Amino acid sequence: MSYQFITYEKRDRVAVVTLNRPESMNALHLEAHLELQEAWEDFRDDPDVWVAILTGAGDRAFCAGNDLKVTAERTARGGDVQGEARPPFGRITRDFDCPKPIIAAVNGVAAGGGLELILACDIVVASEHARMGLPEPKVGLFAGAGGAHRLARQIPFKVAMGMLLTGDLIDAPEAHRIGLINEVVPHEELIATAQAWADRIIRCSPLSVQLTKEAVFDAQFLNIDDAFRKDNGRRDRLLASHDFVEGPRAFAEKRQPEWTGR
Ligand SMILES: CCCCCCCCCCCCC/C=C/C(=O)SCCNC(=O)CCNC(=O)[C@H](O)C(C)(C)COP(=O)(O)OP(=O)(O)OC[C@H]1O[C@@H](n2cnc3c(N)ncnc32)[C@H](O)[C@@H]1OP(=O)(O)O
Repeated sequence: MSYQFITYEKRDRVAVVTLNRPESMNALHLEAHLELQEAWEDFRDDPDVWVAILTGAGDRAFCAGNDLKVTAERTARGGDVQGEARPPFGRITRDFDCPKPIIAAVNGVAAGGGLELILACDIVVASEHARMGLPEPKVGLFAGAGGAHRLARQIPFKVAMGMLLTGDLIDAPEAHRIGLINEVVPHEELIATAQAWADRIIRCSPLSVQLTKEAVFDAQFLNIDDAFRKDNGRRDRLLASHDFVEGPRAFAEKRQPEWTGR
């Protein structure tokens, strides 16, 4: 599949998705978002790819969120912005809830939908000059693509409310201090660091990794009985898998496991 507003490369079990509108701070208009959704469905459904890295083209921006200039143009022309907005808002929140791990490599400013993409990722590495925030209130919107319901689950409540109600951005060291990101690195080391995280994850059983992510999400969003009930099903699936036989056998034979993900 060829894309115009993103790039999508797969190498050695890792998919690298790059938002590719650097001239617009990698802002997302509807077309870019739909390409991103298409790449995400391919990543989710490809059994040969186990981890994704999401980043932005250029050195200035990871993603500046919704493309406000396109929205203004379309609104001025009487375009159906409401209709256009509905699916992407939901998409950003839901599409990234796929069982495979996603690493965000934050190469610059992440604002609005840009930070909402990061909040939907599992591990975040940021360049030392990255900044991030949810400036929606400053442009007459609210963080409806995951920001309002994810941020306060990932950082202290009062710190989250301070960001959500002011729309202020924070820098990478502050984001790391409050636990919003895993690592801050020199800009030139960003992709290599994200790749190192991916390499560590693909040394594990992909089935175990995916079921772990599902279990964590269920524990966050389901009541405890339903979460435990689903864990029992996951445990049965693992115990019946090839990987459950291969893992202990490789350990006993002092060799690297050969995972199949089944
Ligand atoms: C909501 C309606 C949806 C409509 C249709 C469907 C869309 C599908 C996408 C799915 C979206 C999911 C929901 C997400 C919603 C949001 O993200 S709302 C919030 C939108 N983003 C913002 O409010 C951020 C606005 N930008 C800024 O605050 C700052 O620019 C910055 C990002 C903090 C960077 O500041 P700075 O480094 O000082 O650079 P600037 O000089 O401000 O900007 C450089 C140039 O880039 C342009 N630009 C920046 N942000 C955007 C943007 N979001 N859209 C378009 N263009 C942007 C800016 O205008 C500058 O351009 P030039 O003046 O031509 O140099």
